[in-house]
Amino acid sequence: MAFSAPVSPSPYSYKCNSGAFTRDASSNRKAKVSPFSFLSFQRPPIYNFTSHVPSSYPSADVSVDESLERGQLPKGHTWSIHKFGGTCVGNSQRIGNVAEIVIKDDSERKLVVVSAMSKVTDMMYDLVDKAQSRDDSYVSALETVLEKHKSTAIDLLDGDELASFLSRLHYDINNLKAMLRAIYIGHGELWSAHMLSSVIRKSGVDCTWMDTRSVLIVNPVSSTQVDPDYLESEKGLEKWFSENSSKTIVATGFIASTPQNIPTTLKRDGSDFSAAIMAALLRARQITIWTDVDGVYSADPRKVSEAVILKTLSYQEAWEMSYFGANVLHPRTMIPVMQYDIPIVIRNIFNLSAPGTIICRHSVIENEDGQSLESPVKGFATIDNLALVNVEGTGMAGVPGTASAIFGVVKDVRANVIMISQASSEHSVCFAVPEKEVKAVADALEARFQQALGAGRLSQVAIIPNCSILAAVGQKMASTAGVSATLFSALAKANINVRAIAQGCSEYNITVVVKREECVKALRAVHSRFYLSRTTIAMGIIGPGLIGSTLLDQLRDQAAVLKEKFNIDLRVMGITGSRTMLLNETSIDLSRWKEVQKDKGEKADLRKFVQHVHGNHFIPNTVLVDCTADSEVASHYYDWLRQGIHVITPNKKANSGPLEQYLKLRALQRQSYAHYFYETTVGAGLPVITTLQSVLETGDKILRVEGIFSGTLSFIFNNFIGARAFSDVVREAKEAGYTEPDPRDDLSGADVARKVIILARESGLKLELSDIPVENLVPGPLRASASGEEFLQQLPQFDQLMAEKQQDASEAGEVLRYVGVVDVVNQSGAVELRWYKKDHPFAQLSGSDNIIAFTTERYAKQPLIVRGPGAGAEVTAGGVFSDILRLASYLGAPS
Ligand SMILES: NC(=O)C1=CN([C@@H]2O[C@H](COP(=O)(O)OP(=O)(O)OC[C@H]3O[C@@H](n4cnc5c(N)ncnc54)[C@H](O)[C@@H]3O)[C@@H](O)[C@H]2O)C=CC1
Ligand SMILES: N[C@@H](CC=O)C(=O)O
Ligand code: NA
Repeated sequence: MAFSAPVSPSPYSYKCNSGAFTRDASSNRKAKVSPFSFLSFQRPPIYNFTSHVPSSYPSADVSVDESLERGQLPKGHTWSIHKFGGTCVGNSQRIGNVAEIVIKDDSERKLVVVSAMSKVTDMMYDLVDKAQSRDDSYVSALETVLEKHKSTAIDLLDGDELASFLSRLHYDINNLKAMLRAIYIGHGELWSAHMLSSVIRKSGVDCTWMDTRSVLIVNPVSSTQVDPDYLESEKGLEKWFSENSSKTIVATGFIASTPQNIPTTLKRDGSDFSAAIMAALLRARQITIWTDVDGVYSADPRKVSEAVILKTLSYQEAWEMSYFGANVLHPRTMIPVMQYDIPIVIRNIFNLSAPGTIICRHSVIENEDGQSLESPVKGFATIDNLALVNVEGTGMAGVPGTASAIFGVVKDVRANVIMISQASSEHSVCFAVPEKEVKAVADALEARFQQALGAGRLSQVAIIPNCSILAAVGQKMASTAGVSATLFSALAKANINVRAIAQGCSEYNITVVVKREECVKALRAVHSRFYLSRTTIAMGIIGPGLIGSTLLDQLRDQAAVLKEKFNIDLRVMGITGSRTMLLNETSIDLSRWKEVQKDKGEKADLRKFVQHVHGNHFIPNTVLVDCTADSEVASHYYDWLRQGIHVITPNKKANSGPLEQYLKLRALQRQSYAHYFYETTVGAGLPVITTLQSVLETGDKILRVEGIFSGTLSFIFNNFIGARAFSDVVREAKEAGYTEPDPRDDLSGADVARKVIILARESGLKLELSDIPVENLVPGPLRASASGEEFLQQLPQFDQLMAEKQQDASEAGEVLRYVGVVDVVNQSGAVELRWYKKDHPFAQLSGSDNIIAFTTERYAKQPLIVRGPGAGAEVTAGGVFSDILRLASYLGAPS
């Protein structure tokens, strides 16, 4: 399988430190398909930059050849360093990919740090464990290690390269058998470095592998840490370069030697550290850490599904994030490269189209106008399983040494203080420690301050268990006003109680302590506050019938454009019919909601549905879109608006229902900041309601509204001509999607009467539906038919009756039209079948056209006319969609 993974051109420019820092345009070149790779890819983007290099390191200005001539290290910007972890070299295909990446990096000099193939280090540890515990299965386990490398090599190599590698492998394995206790150090790295260099060499590139035990010198400082000896390592490198001239080098990660020449490892994060030390020693221009994620996330994506990949991080931000457990480089790894301002790029070897995260000294992403495109808060991280200790008492104020005494005790019990907070009143000192250490801390504090507690100078040493820390990290927080206000208001909105707060004056982070069980909720709340657009709207669609499902299709097709162009982020969190509903925590995939509903749909429950759509505290706005024709659903609008939920609907039931309820609903709408839009209840997508409202709002007075308000009846009378049977035309209207769910609602005039009432009330009349006289076109005997379908089946019996009415009008040179009238002057309304001359505008319609004439004080001589298709799935759903966008623009979306 081959696919190409283009590196998408970035609309941003990167700035690193004082110099311009832009993506090399050549990185967008198309790559050739490799014979041994399942991927075709481009070489990794190389970031050109001008960085601040301390003047005491002149080597960056010395040309490589010059320095070689002088027998020095070939340092400088010609070097590009790569590091590939165990998963990157996990099998022959992947080693092939890695080789391709190295080959395609057109830097003059390249140094590649590799880890052992994935699982090999664990296998080696396991061998040692087995051997130590006298379990002789280590012999077969060693065979597995041998086989893994052998088969990989056979896949990748041939001829002399293969023979040479296998001979080395067998030699090593034989040695290992004899000295199993010592072997775990680094053989995996030696083998993968050897193999990869051979693979690269196979393509004609001069490549040598480096056993870093002969180069990197480190001093052990603890069982988990070593300090590189840069001077000695530089000498080691110089010696190595005096013996090797290759410009492409594959170096073993993780392993090094002590000054006494004893092989050792770089402990945790070893290979990253190897790459960083090499980058510093060589003053490389960039280091790429290849891994299996797209970069550094703004929050743990397992907890926050909205988490995004950060484009840039400063070294300090990366430090802070990693302190709080984010999957970034270990701070120790960054120290060597920070010294020389070498950018670190974190990239996904399995997704070459992702540009990754760049970590450098001071990074900002700006648009063309120089405005920052990033949130002042870059990321959020949490630490669980903590307890707060609060030492409190009036006797602490102004007594020097109290804090020192407290933390002296904490140190004595070797507890790890994660954060400290002390109010300036000095009445209390509060700090967080790991839950498992808190008992020892509390006991020791009580013992130490027994006297002060007894004398009442200290009132208590209190423990608050089950806490978590939530930290917001970002360099720009310091210079941006209102960041903490925003953070705390997001927490307040999500009803999270903050137990303690700490903010270092560097302001790289703001730390809050919350209850452990609320931590994920808190994390999501703050993340969405900083990362979601203000016009992110959680939507619940009720009634996915003809209009509802057409709306869902339109949303599916348009959502990306809206997000991209207008920053409007519409998320359908739930869809409910009358029997089943589908809910999703983030948003439903609208390209397959029907299948998913079949599989994962649950029993419909409107209360639960609304709670789900509105109940997540992370999306700032909620709208319920009622696409049913159900009065029961409409009866909930009042409650929804009261909860701050916006309501949009084509359902006429609320606005044409009992007057009292209608007035209550509209009064609430005016008082609240929740919006209620219903443009499609009259004339579908035609701007009927908004036209009437703007006429009134601008001070005009409505005198009369008259028109053809039924798409169905318009269609029927436009097409009920010649010898056509009335019942056939009615069925056609139903099939075209013009009718109500039960077509008798159209033929009875009920639908038109509802529209007349809606417009009458909108014009200020206080009328009930029963005040409107209606001419019912449903033949008497069919009014009691059990269903709309049964009615349609029986309708042909009455074709003759309708044909006669039609003929009467036709003989008089006129046509039949079903019209509605709102007479504002006389405070009345009517719905009736009328005859019109063939040249009357009402006789000129076609299809499902509606025509609505507004006579007002300003439009007194000639009415204002709105005309066009007034029913049908696309136009109606489009009208509902347009109400949704109106809502977004009321909420602040750009226009
Ligand atoms: N068809 C058109 O041209 C226009 C329709 N409308 C209005 O749009 C609304 C929908 O019409 P259609 O899509 O044509 O009808 P439809 O019958 O195709 O769809 C209605 C859907 O609502 C569901 N439903 C009914 N009661 C429900 C409940 N309590 N909870 C959840 N779901 C429920 C039904 O199962 C059905 O899927 C109606 O109010 C209609 O008056 C408005 C303007 C034009
Ligand atoms: N059934 C209605 C649909 C629009 O409200 C009509 O025919 O006009
Ligand atoms: Na309309």
